[in-house]
Amino acid sequence: MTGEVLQLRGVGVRREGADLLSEVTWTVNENERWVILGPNGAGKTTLLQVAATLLHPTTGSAQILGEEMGRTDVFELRPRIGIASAAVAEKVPAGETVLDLVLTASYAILGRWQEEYESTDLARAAELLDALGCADLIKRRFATLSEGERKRVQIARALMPDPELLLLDEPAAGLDLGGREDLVARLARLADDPGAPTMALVTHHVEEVPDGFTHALLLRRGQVVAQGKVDEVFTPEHLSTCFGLPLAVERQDGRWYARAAR
Ligand SMILES: Nc1ncnc2c1ncn2[C@@H]1O[C@H](COP(=O)(O)OP(=O)(O)OP(=O)(O)O)[C@@H](O)[C@H]1O
Repeated sequence: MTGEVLQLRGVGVRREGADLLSEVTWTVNENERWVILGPNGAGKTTLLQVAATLLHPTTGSAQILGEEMGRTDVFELRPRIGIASAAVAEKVPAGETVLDLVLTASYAILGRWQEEYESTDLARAAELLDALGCADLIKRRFATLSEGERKRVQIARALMPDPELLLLDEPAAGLDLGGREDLVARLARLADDPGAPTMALVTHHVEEVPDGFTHALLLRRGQVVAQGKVDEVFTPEHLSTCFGLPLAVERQDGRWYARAAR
């Protein structure tokens, strides 16, 4: 399939006199799995927020799931997009249970109110939590979970509406080594699933890129350094420019590793 899920043309985001993104042109086609990589402050989260329709570009145009931003009702579009990010997690109401946090994704809302859910919704939420190794957390309050548990529950929530586009903002941040490896393996299995949505994942580390991710976009200071197929983008030249220091890069058993060049 070659349908365009996301098409940004010359996108810029300006806040308080600063260019968070400049001239970003990026096309994501159906079934592609993208990783967005860059140093702190590069604009990765800003780019993901634009893709999630949570932030409107200051300049340029954004077409998301075939709809032109500024000419469409984003509230209709949002349930078609799954997002897991710290910005969303911060807004979870204190008493919200894991089950309700996952269920409410069907309406792209945070905080269960008086919405009706069918038994099929409950079954799907339980199934997703189980698939992410969180079955035993279903009745817990989200606020009481560990960082690793939160990350996995957020991915279950992001998958709940059976989204056409799945956006994951630093899913492995704050996880210990075992937690990171477990998550990277789960994401590799998801990437390998032909029924899984088109994906974009933000990270600082090439080591966190799951096997099966097909494309990469490197950002530095709000600008695209390189984009395209992972093998062509993850070169020492591109990664060194992106992170601002000479880097050596290698690939082993489907995983990438980078370190300062000696
Ligand atoms: N409202 C704002 N006004 C001014 N600058 C902002 C605003 N919001 C974000 N920024 C700046 O924009 C830059 C990009 O932020 P963003 O969160 O997108 O980067 P990031 O690549 O996700 O960073 P990190 O890896 O540290 O999470 C940062 O330098 C940040 O300080």
